[in-house]
Amino acid sequence: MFGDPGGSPGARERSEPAPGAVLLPGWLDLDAQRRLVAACREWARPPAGLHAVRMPTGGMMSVRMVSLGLHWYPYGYREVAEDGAPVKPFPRLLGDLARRAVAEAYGAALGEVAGAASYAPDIAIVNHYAHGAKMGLHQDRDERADAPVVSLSLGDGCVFRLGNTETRTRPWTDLELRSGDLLVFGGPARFAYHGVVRTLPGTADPALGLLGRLNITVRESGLGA
Ligand SMILES: O=C(O)CCC(=O)C(=O)O
Ligand SMILES: [Fe+2]
Repeated sequence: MFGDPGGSPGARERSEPAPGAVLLPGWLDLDAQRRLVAACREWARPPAGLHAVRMPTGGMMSVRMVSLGLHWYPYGYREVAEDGAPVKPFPRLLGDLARRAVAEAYGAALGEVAGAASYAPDIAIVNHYAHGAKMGLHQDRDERADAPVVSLSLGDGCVFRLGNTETRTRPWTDLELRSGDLLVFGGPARFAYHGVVRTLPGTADPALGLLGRLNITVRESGLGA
């Protein structure tokens, strides 16, 4: 843990912003964050590296991304990346980390959350948000499984909007996600609309050596990859 001293009035504690969604602030210590940033730099390299994404409507997403395990495109998964190269494998270490994340997030309730006890993640999407990048409200529904999504944030903070499962409109809850935070959304929150309203430039610990924000989501594809 770093940042707010534990127990102070402003300390950030575990919260459940919606049923099935669990936020564990500062879940990754600075060393673990550094290791993940270094890994993201490797994953970002070509071939099958960090790339811009064109939406079917013709516009470009403002984030750049790299997929592991299977390549995400709007709206599906395939084995070949944007440049025609095979997608990079899903690293076992990320799977172990995500299984631990789900176990710690749900604790004794693990057995009550769809796909949590048998969590078998096989894909990850790494998003890089440069200054000004954001992500509109969407559901993660290109997977064929209802197992939880594990989200890890690195670098600059952001305002993350967690909505409802029915519509793109209110009610929603705006959360601040900071470097090292873990957000797990499963069970009744698995198909909630969510997005990144804005990043908070300059809020990252300079010791991380990262410009902008990285987000890693680990998922179970259900596609038998
Ligand atoms: O950057 C984030 O915190 C969310 C990313 C996201 O929703 C996604 O990759 O589907
Ligand atoms: Fe998403």
